[in-house]
Amino acid sequence: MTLEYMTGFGNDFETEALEGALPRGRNSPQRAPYGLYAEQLSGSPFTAPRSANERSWLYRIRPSVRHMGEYEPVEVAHWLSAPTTAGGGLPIGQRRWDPVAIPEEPTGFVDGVRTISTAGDVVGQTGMSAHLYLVNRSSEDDYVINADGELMFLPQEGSIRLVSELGVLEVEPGELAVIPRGMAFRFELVDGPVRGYLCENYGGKFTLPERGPIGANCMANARDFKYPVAYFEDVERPSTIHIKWCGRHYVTAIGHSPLDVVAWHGNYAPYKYDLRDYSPIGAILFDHPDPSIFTVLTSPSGEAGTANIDFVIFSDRWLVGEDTFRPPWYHRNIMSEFMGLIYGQYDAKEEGFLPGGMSLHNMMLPHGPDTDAFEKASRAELKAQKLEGTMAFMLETRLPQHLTDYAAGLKTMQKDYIDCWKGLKKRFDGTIEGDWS
Ligand SMILES: O=C(O)Cc1cc(O)ccc1O
Ligand SMILES: [Fe+2]
Repeated sequence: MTLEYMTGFGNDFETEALEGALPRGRNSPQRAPYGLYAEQLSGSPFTAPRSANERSWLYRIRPSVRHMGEYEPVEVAHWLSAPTTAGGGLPIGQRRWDPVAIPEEPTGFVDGVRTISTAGDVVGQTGMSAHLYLVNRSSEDDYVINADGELMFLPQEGSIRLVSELGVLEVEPGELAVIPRGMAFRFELVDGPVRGYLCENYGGKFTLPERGPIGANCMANARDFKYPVAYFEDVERPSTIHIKWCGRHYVTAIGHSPLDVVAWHGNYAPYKYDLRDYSPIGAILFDHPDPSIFTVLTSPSGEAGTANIDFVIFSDRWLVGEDTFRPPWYHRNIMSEFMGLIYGQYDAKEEGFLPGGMSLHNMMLPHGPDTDAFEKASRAELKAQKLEGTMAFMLETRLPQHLTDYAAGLKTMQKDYIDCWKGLKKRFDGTIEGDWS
């Protein structure tokens, strides 16, 4: 499918799938064109400051009160919400997993979501959860609305198509897509089974980070974010809408597709971004900066500089530091770090952290390069070196992340993960050079 997109992060867009469907000069004419219903979707309180105010006006075949019947509660085995503190009874610890296989049995989107960790409280609208999605069939007449937060999709294997109320996004490994809180969508496979990471953000909406002294350019540039044009279906078939609301799942049955928005305008909309468009900033003489220099999007918590979530990537870049240990330093962090690898190798862990795998370095638990990475980087000739063909990411939250029973019980959890640091031996021998034998 060749899709058309509009560009610019957070812009105020207007788009119509039929000429003249968008009312001019007003939001609510007495009768909207084509007999459409006008409806506002508010992603922020009406009174939010202008910089944070988000809403869109939708012109649709039926108002969304016609896209629902009674809501029936349903059980969903693996899509959980914060707080999940049982964690399979596992004690605290640094954790890493190999990739989880995509199931053989037919698995659609909702059943394919596997919650790995949760942070904060879904009802209090703080924190996040980190999920995998493992899906082998497209949804046909089944739609999803997540009232609990926006959803950031990070395909790792296979491309997906998100057909939403406001239009269609196709997303491949190396790209991200965000579906706003409360927006209906259908999840489709483009070509075969898919695996990906999914961040559910209960808190402040993802936005571009401040750049401070970096100035107006580099990092994620607003013009590279892509928004869909209006797309609608006039389809009358038995359909279901699955809604997740305050951590509970419900289903409602309707007789038509809810994707019936013929025209829309506003700034509350889904978007996608190619992570390879990110222009990394780094140290060009010495030292390893904090990874916040690689922040693509941030979910603010209300406290300055203290993110509900920072979404950070480690993508292709040059390392040029002189007299510098170039990989990440050993550290402990008040923020909790969930990491995934979309492709390639991560420089702090060249072995053992696989594409499709994940790791969790929780609040104040020490971590850093494994023994091999430390040995190599401590002895490497420091010529300019390009890290190529790599895309790791981190979801860093101010709140501790709790594992689910599912994550704790995964066969792919590496029981010996902490042994990756076992070989880091004592080099202190009282001499200023230390023992590098
Ligand atoms: O722990 C990690 O691998 C992520 C990370 C990378 C880095 O360059 C600096 C700090 C940090 O937490
Ligand atoms: Fe870290």
